[in-house]
Amino acid sequence: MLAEQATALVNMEQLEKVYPNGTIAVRGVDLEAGAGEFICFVGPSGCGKSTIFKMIAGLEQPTGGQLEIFGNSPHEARKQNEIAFVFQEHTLLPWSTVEANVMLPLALRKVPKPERREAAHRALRLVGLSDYVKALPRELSGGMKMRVSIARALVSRPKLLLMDEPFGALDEITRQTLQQELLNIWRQEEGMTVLFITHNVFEAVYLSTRVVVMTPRPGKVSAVVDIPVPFPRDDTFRTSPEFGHYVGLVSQALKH
Ligand SMILES: Nc1ncnc2c1ncn2[C@@H]1O[C@H](COP(=O)(O)OP(=O)(O)OP(=O)(O)O)[C@@H](O)[C@H]1O
Repeated sequence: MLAEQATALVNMEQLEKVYPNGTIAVRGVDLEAGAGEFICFVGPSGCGKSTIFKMIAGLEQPTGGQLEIFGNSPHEARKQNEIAFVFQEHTLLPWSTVEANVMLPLALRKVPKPERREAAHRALRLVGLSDYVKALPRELSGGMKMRVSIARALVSRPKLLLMDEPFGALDEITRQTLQQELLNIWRQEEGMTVLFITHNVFEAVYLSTRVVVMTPRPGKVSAVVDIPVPFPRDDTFRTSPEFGHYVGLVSQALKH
């Protein structure tokens, strides 16, 4: 789905975050994200990408401007289980099985056990880990642990999935495999919006319907690059002149 077909899910207007120590992390950010979009955020270290995500997730409060998720506050959206977060570190409980880790968000909400299990098995099927329900995290590779984290985020069927450099610690082959799997999942979970932070311009172009380029501190949106290339995308896109064209556009925007 392309940007212009979507309806607003996240709306930021003149969003600002000044931390108590006086650091202006984000100032004057305007951005609308539609339902079903896949938007990557790129920008230099410290430009406020994670801060924006934390505000969307309700973990940090904006100090200025507006931030709405489906017309609600982030706090309200979080209560409705509309938002899920995946970090670079997998954050799995080491003593719990894959299944228990994935069921955790539902257990915390006291969802009945059979429902929890069914939802967890569905999410694990989506990430290709149906054979590992009883495994412990230490028995899994880095890529598999990340898949479990993604399954745990998907188990609540969120409308908005926030991913903060999820593949940053993985080798290139695993990273490309997971990019492909993530796109497949996103297309299956119709209407789910993904916001994804990366330092990798190639990854941003491959995944996105739009790439948001940010300036150094205080973070602002300096450019938004549409990637109007239809899905499904595969390795032929990665090696196409079109891909090089969009990588060039984003790289140029990063330098300004
Ligand atoms: N809790 C905090 N208190 C004070 N300053 C903070 C806090 N969290 C982040 N910052 C500062 O806010 C700015 C933006 O940080 P943020 O982590 O959002 O950037 P980022 O773009 O995600 O960086 P990176 O790409 O390195 O992860 C940085 O200067 C950082 O030092």
